[in-house]
Amino acid sequence: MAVKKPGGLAGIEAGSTAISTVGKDGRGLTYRGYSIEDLAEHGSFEETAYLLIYGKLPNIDELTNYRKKLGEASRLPETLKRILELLPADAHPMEVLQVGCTALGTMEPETASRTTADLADRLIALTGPMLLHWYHFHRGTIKDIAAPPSSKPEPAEAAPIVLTADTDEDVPSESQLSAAASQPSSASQPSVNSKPQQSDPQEYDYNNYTVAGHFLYLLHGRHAERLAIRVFDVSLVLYAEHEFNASTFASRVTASTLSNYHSCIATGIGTLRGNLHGGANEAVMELITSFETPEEAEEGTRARLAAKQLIMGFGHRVYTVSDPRSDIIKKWSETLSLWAQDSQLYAISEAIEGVLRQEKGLFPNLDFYSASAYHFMGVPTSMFTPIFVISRITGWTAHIMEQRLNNRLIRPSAAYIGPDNQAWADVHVRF
Ligand SMILES: CC(=O)SCCNC(=O)CCNC(=O)[C@H](O)C(C)(C)COP(=O)(O)OP(=O)(O)OC[C@H]1O[C@@H](n2cnc3c(N)ncnc32)[C@H](O)[C@@H]1OP(=O)(O)O
Ligand SMILES: O=C([O-])CC(=O)C(=O)O
Repeated sequence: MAVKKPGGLAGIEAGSTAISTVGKDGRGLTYRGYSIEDLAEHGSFEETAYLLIYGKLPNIDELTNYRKKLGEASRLPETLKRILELLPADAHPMEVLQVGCTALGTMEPETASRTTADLADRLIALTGPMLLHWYHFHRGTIKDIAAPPSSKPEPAEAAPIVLTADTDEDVPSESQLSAAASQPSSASQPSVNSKPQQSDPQEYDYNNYTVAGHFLYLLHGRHAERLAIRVFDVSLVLYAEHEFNASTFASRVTASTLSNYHSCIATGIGTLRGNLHGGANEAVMELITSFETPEEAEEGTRARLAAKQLIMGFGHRVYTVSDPRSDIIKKWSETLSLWAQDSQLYAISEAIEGVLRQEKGLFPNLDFYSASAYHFMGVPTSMFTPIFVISRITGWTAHIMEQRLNNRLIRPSAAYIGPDNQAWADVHVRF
């Protein structure tokens, strides 16, 4: 087992929270007392978001109304579209989200009549549309996908498993998956960074709105397969909240100065972007696609470790035994790899995991298998960390609210290690 170094506030209790527990017994995770396993298996992202923001699981009426509220909130204001269109095509997607979030704050600021929960719901619903509007605008693909089509759309091309965006059906069985895996591939199969088709979009069915289904619909210009929606939804549940991680802590620091809601979230986005935190899921994708075979991956990983390089998607500040979210997303990544008829990527990922366990006693964190899962759904790599944002807005919001309820400015002390007793020198005589 790797030894933890001092510094970085490691092991310091920097406050208290009633929102989640991380790493009890080295491995567990709960949101408001509910295990991550239950939430990911039985719940949905909307239920998780409601739990975090409103403090309880919604009943059926509350959930229906909540989905309706999010669906209605998911239409981009025209001014925001114009602002996003002005951003460069090669801007970093996380900066696009920071700008979008801050711009929204100027148009719909926090007021007494707009609660923090309202602002959060609006942002959860709009983050995907903001990103995808900017993305499609610059690629010249699917001009304004959220607008109703002018004529009746053609039915979508058949997928290996034809699934609808209905929310009540079960995901495909293992036998369906094996059958699908033996079929020849079709044009609608997931392929990373494939150019979205220039097509007359289907009208989105807002009666069945889910954050996951809406994102994939806006990305691909058609309703996604049920399996993809399910796994995307699970990933949002897993990414939603994680106690005093760096981006949440940064948001709480901003909240503690009595700053406004959108500034707290923009702080979180900026902090999440780095490769040691949320940015790791994109770095993982670069790593696993740099290898052609599992054998090459094993050899290459050993070489990187020998060169003292970090392997992205491994290790964790708090978990010491395992990251429970990784076990969940790993299973889904394996299922998706069958569905996408992947012959190498999942095996390459497992080969890397084997080396890290053997050589360093390190386990994968949530970011490692999330990368291949998103890839199999046809999500471009540059959107992996922005998707993390959509989900983590819920956790950030819960913490901003908690901080505000019992606020004291967060301002620690530092041990001074610089020089003392410096003699003043005039500007003209300084070296
Ligand atoms: C959703 C999330 O944000 S999860 C985190 C995503 N980030 C990553 O996956 C980036 C890769 N991982 C890391 O850099 C680290 O494990 C972190 C940042 C997650 C945690 O950092 P820390 O708690 O400071 O771990 P720390 O640096 O003390 O690690 C202890 C030892 O394990 C090694 N180690 C930790 N993670 C890794 C890794 N991913 N690859 C190789 N070695 C590693 C360290 O180099 C260190 O060894 P050393 O003492 O010989 O220098
Ligand atoms: O807790 C952390 O340090 C990082 C993490 O896993 C998360 O934010 O989900």
